[in-house]
Amino acid sequence: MLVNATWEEALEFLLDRITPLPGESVSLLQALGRVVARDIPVTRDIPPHPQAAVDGFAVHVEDLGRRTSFVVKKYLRNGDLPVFPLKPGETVGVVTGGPLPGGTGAVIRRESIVIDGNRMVFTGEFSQGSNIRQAGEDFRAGELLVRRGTRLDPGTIGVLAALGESEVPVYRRPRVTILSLGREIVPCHVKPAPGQVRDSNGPFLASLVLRDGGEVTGVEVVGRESPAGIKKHLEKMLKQSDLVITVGGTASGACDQALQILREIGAGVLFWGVRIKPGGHSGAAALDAKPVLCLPGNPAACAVSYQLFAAPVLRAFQALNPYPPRLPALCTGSFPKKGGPRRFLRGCAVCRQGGWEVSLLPGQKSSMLRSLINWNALIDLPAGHPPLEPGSRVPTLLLTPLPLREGEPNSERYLMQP
Ligand SMILES: Nc1nc2c(c(=O)[nH]1)N[C@H]1C(S)=C(S)[C@@H](COP(=O)(O)OP(=O)(O)OC[C@H]3O[C@@H](n4cnc5c(N)ncnc54)[C@H](O)[C@@H]3O)O[C@H]1N2
Ligand code: MOO
Repeated sequence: MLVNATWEEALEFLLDRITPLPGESVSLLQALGRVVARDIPVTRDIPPHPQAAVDGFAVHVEDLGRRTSFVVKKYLRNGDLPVFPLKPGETVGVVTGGPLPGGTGAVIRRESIVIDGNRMVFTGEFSQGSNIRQAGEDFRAGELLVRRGTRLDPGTIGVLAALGESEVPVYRRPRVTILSLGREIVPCHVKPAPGQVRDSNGPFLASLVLRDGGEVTGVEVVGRESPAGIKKHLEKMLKQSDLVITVGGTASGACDQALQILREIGAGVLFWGVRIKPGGHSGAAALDAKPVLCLPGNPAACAVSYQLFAAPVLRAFQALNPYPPRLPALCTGSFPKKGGPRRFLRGCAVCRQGGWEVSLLPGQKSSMLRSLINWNALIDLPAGHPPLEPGSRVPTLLLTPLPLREGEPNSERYLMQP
């Protein structure tokens, strides 16, 4: 067991035990944001055959630049197939996206011609291939459409639909249970008696789990149960989950029982205590190869610890790059405290013309909820840091998923955004 490790040491130790979850097949309508479980090739050309790019008239390749008057053989409508190939001197009325008769060299747009009885007259110029969409000009059969480990975006879902893939193989969502251990905690719908506190961490963490691609198996408050009852509950929830997160009871007070419970259920403790603030009272264990993460009860400490440990585990379960993107940002706020352990401040990062800027959110005490609103970045200050002045460049972790292909290098892409 690692004691008082660095964040990196503790996280590595934890991630070494996480492997991607099994794959499953989901319908395209359920696929947004899911992570593809195998490479998917393009299975056919898009478009599958040459098509008209405009409503107009198909003319024979040998007539290009040679003829101005054509016999109209047929008017095709949407969904019609051309039955006969074109002959020189003939034309067929075609529609945008419709297939072209064999022998077509160009399509002349409807607005550029005159109809005279059964003849189409055109006096302008046209060249080979004009107003024709070539087969495979959008996608070619055999090329790689989407690589394993990519989060599905709407565009890729559209292409899969065009290819007739109504289902897509994705990694199963990680199932996560959140258990609050504090004796004073009551579920948020319960009116707290004096001395009791509503469970805000449970719903907050559940929302983060959903945003990170997980499925919430339970949000429960178990602190009033006996130690044997909590133990039983934890064992049951571990069976139904891929990850159990406990909240509270991580420090050294009379009721701080997280570590004791882990030992009682026979879990192997991986680390306990990390040299960071807030979130220093974080721990992790494994039971039957399933991880249990113990987060401190103070809301901001709990939130930071989630981002530093739980979010990477959820990404690793889905075969994504577990590490949050890290980039230098210009800090617009100040923080007077200095020294002490490595500190993670809650911030809001935006990309401006000159690069990334991060503002400090109000309410930086670990007991406060305020800094969790509009929170999308962690400023990473090294141990023993001086007071933070406005205009300093600070290493910053980005927390919200951005539309990039996972597994690509972390920072450069972000810096290049407009
Ligand atoms: N003697 C010491 N006391 C404390 C230390 C220490 O090192 N020595 N560390 C402080 C720090 S830092 C933190 S963080 C907390 C860690 O606390 P625990 O994980 O043991 O959590 P609790 O004591 O159960 O609760 C702390 C705080 O958080 C509130 N809480 C807990 N669960 C929830 C919840 N689900 N929703 C909302 N709020 C919750 C709880 O009411 C307390 O106010 O320890 C410090 N003390
Ligand atoms: O170290 Mo506590 O875990 O800062 O807020």
